[in-house]
Amino acid sequence: MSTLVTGIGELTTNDDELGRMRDAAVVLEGGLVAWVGQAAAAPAADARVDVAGRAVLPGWVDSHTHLVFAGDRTAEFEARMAGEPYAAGGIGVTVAATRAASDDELAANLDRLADEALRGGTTALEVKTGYGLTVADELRSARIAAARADAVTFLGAHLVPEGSDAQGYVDLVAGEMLEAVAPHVDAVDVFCERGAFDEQQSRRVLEAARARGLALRVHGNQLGPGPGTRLAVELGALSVDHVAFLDDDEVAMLADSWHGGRGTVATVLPACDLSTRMPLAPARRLLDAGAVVAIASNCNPGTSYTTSMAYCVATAVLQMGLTVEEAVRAATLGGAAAIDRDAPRTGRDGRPLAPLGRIRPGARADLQVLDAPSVTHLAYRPGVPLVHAVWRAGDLVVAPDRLS
Ligand SMILES: N=CN[C@@H](CCC(=O)O)C(=O)O
Ligand SMILES: [Zn+2]
Repeated sequence: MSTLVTGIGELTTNDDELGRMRDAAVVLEGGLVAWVGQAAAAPAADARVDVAGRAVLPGWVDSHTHLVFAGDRTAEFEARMAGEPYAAGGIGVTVAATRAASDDELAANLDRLADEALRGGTTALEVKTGYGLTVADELRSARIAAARADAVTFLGAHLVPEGSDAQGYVDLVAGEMLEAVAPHVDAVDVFCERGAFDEQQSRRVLEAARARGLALRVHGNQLGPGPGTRLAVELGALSVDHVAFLDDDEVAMLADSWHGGRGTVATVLPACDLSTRMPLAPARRLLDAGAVVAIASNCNPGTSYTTSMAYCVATAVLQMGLTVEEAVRAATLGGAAAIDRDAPRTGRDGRPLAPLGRIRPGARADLQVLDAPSVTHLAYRPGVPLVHAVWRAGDLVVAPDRLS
């Protein structure tokens, strides 16, 4: 069954040759993009959908979320808005609520948020563990995440849980806990920050993960200057996320990491920067230096309780100095690079995975249609829900009645 999506006023492909197109059409077949070109030259298909001049772009690839949790932290947010600083210790509140929840409750909460994200145009999600912090709770978090996420990350090194000593806990994370979760995850992350894990502890966990063949990520330079970015680049991590406090050497290091092959993506989290009243990450400086940047929601109940990638994109344009084109690319293809899905891959189960973040033949058919003539409206009309329709892997998953 093939579907021709036609009448596209503006098509953002993220493909170097196709670029941004006017009066375009796309054919979807077998869950993939089968054809892209001018509407006038479109081939016949089994079904036809006319989007009446609207803008079409790849679905958002949200490469940083913490969706396996229970409870919320409204009181902490209110205190922060009244002037209290954010501190890593707040994670413990969510750990207690998560441990007390059933598997069904955790899965239902994740589904609720993933559905909300999908309605907002997010067609691919990375989900981290990190609110369990025992072998059993991290394992069930990884299993629950794997049922829904496109990429699963083990974040046992999120906080030293109450009652544990730091060195003993790092031994557990790098040993028995990693062993238990490894079959269910794609990557391992550490929160390398004052109040969480220091450089030597972070290195220990990341090296153990690398020895098991898992990809690496780092939460780094979120609350102040620190070793996270340097460590991520040195160990060849897929991404270093937050990066609010970077000096010029660290910016250059991230850019240089892409010379001669795959480097480390700098993932900026604008909603988190605003919610924690931290400086906005220097996305403009990173792009100017030649770094690869991703924009992600960091959806979690502590520092960034939003699934809205459109909000993150608008903030990146309005407050971080990115063009709309740069921000859209960072929230689609940048996210795909951050989860190593910007090219064809093999999944944990050995099956082939189509690339994400582009609209070109062979890519997964993940498209969002905006109720707007161009992507510029994402920043020009911030806060307005502009998603009109969404296809994920070729399935029309968000469809207004008027779409025929
Ligand atoms: N920084 C560490 N982890 C999360 C926050 C988790 C929390 O406060 O619950 C983050 O990415 O912001
Ligand atoms: Zn995070």
